Amino acid sequence: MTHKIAILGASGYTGAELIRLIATHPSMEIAALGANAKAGQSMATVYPHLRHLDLPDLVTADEIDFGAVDLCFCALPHKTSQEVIRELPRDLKIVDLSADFRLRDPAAYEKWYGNPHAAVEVQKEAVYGLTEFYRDEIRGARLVAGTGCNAATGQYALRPLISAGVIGLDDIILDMKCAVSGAGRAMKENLMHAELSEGYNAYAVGGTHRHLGEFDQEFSKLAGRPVEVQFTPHLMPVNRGILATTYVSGNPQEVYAALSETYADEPFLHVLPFGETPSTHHVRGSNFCHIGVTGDRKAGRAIVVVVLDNLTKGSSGQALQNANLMLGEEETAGLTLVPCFP
Ligand SMILES: NC(=O)C1=CN([C@@H]2O[C@H](COP(=O)(O)OP(=O)(O)OC[C@H]3O[C@@H](n4cnc5c(N)ncnc54)[C@H](OP(=O)(O)O)[C@@H]3O)[C@@H](O)[C@H]2O)C=CC1
Ligand SMILES: CC(=O)N[C@@H](CCC(=O)OP(=O)(O)O)C(=O)O
Repeated sequence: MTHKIAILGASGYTGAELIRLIATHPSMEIAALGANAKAGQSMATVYPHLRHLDLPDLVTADEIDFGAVDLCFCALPHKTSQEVIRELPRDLKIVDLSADFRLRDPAAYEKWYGNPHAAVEVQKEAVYGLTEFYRDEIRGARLVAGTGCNAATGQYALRPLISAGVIGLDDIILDMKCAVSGAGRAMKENLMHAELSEGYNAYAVGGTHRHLGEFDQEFSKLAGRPVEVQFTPHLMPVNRGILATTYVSGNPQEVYAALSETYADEPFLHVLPFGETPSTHHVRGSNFCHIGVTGDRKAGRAIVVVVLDNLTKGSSGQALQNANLMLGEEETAGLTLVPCFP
């Protein structure tokens, strides 16, 4: 059976990445591509690297017949996404890539995003989209909320350690380096080549990044008590990739055992031999996530380094993995691309 797919926000980076992945999917066909300012244009005009694919032109959402669609990916800016999804048919399967449906508590959403949620009833249906930890709920979900790309990276390092009780919960440090494509395609001054290249800066310093809402929600739920990690993201002058260096108190061998046991059967999560550290080069353009564990010269401290591609495992690859589950397909379909190296 071939599933008809719509992508809203197809002219953005994650939208284009979804098209790249779906192009090799054995049972998905792109029925409609939505955009805003670029509606009316062809995908070949907006993204010449997709020129060889036979794709519909970009249209506005109100031109799409959602009755003829089996699943819709929403790759829209947060806030816009909730306003759009609110108006879509209530029986349409949706994978949302934005931040709008990740936080279960409307007050937490307002705290981190600065505005009241405009679709609280729809939010109640949403399942958090970190595939490896919510598989069963995702299979039966109508609406799945894709995670933040930084939020996914940090959780792959820490969830097994919190669950296994092998680390201290009050001194976790998450130091994250994020590629510029994480900010999307819209032009911003600090993302211009002259201001970005050859430089490196921290942002959202002092515990202000909105992905802390996701960390708080998920880690506190796992631990059964409030957990607040220290998290600082840094903007890397590279196109794709996230690297998180996580500092925890605990026995490094126990940390290693918890991670390697939890992920032993996961198709996309690979724990490296103890002491090896991963590189963003080794996962680029793929749905893989590599995890390295080492001890520190300070006794009782461990370091966990995680890499993934923000546009693949951090957003569109995760979204496709979840869509496969929702549609009853093989979870890995369309996702077995080998990383692009060097
Ligand atoms: N980039 C990343 O690594 C990650 C992104 N995300 C999230 O995924 C979502 C998409 O991100 P990304 O692809 O990077 O963003 P982009 O800025 O690259 O793309 C945004 C898309 O949304 C469309 N759009 C903007 N405003 C409207 C509107 N008012 N109505 C309809 N469509 C609109 C744009 O259309 P047009 O160009 O035609 O105006 C474009 O297609 C965001 O919520 C982002 O936070 C999540 C994880 C990682
Ligand atoms: C480099 C950069 O700006 N990265 C983005 C993360 C992208 C992401 O995951 O965004 P959403 O949570 O909005 O979906 C950031 O840190 O805000």
